[in-house]
Amino acid sequence: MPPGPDLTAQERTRYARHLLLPDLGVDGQRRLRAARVLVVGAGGLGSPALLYLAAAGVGTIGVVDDDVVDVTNLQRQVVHGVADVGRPKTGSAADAVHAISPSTEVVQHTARLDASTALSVVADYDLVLDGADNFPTRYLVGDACARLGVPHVWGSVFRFDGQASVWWAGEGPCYACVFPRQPPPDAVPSCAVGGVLGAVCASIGAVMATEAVKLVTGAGEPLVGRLLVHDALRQTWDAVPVAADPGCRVCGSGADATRPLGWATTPAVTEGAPGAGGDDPASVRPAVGVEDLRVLLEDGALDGSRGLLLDVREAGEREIVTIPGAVWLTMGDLRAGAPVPVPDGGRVYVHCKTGARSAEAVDLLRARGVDAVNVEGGVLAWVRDVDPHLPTY
Ligand SMILES: Nc1ncnc2c1ncn2[C@@H]1O[C@H](COP(=O)(O)OP(=O)(O)OP(=O)(O)O)[C@@H](O)[C@H]1O
Repeated sequence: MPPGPDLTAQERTRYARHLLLPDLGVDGQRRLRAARVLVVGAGGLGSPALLYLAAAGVGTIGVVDDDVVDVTNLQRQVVHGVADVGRPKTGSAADAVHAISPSTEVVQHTARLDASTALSVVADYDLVLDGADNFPTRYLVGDACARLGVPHVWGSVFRFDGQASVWWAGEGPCYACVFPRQPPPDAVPSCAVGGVLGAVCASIGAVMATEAVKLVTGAGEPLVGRLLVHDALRQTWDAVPVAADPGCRVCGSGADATRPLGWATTPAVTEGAPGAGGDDPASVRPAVGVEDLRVLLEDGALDGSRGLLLDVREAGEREIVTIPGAVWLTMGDLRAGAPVPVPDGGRVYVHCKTGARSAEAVDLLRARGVDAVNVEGGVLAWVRDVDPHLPTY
């Protein structure tokens, strides 16, 4: 990336501690000011990355996010504050960047990044920091970066664990070389279900910002061909070597640029993947809404003698909020074949957080011959529609 014009006297003062770095210096600072960096997701990882990119003097920062700030974000998404709750995250993030670096141009992409937009958005930037929280977006960003030859600085967090790498087709592996198949929806628990320590987001987000600065300035060796694995409980950092796959469907001989972005890695094109064919259980799965559930509970129909309300969430989720009267068995218990105390001829109503895991539980139970029904929208719908005074998450 070429350096821009010389630094002003004010800039020399402001970035003095950078200019003292032999690997960065005036030339590196000029490159940072000329750089265009895209941050996907102004969330847990994007927040610390944005703050350090702004403080480092990156000239243009693009921010992609289609969400608004929620009160549950504030535990880790440090570009947003209490006054930002309900605001679009892009606007809140832009204000935070400008508070640190008024001269940084912030381009707000307040929309969902999808297969129709990813290439044109990414093409405007020198590199991408991917702080998305979902697999379709990671594969989409990975595919767009690989097609454009743009470095893909990636991070991921869950509970006390984090990972980071720089995927860069042509220089080393792309994301799909190392993780060739997108897991089926809901196969991997998210932070919204399993939780995450806010400071772990800061650790991994700071690694991502460091890699961005290194890539822009040419300092050091980028985290290409290495997967950084962090365990905050043991406070360990390990770098695992990873290699490009010559047959990769995204950047290798298996690539097909005529296909839509992300196509090559979606579960639907994975041989033998769930959902690749056969009956759709969703079309035959019985369900009730939370209002009907409220009536059933008030009538005493779910007291265990005629019917049952089953909560299949994890222990930590129950610590936050429960629907009164629910019996608890986790998905892990159910998958392991744990018995459900269903009364003879009775029916089991199953709920989780939003209705996705309970749908799988209903399918498992019905395969065992149990008369099971899904509670649509889960406990979040219960809080929203039945008892808004309860906590949510
Ligand atoms: N395809 C996408 N387009 C735009 N924004 C995206 C896309 N995918 C993810 N994001 C954004 O990335 C951010 C990821 O942040 P984070 O991992 O902290 O999760 P969250 O969705 O904010 O919180 P939670 O899942 O706990 O409710 C979110 O703000 C989300 O809106």
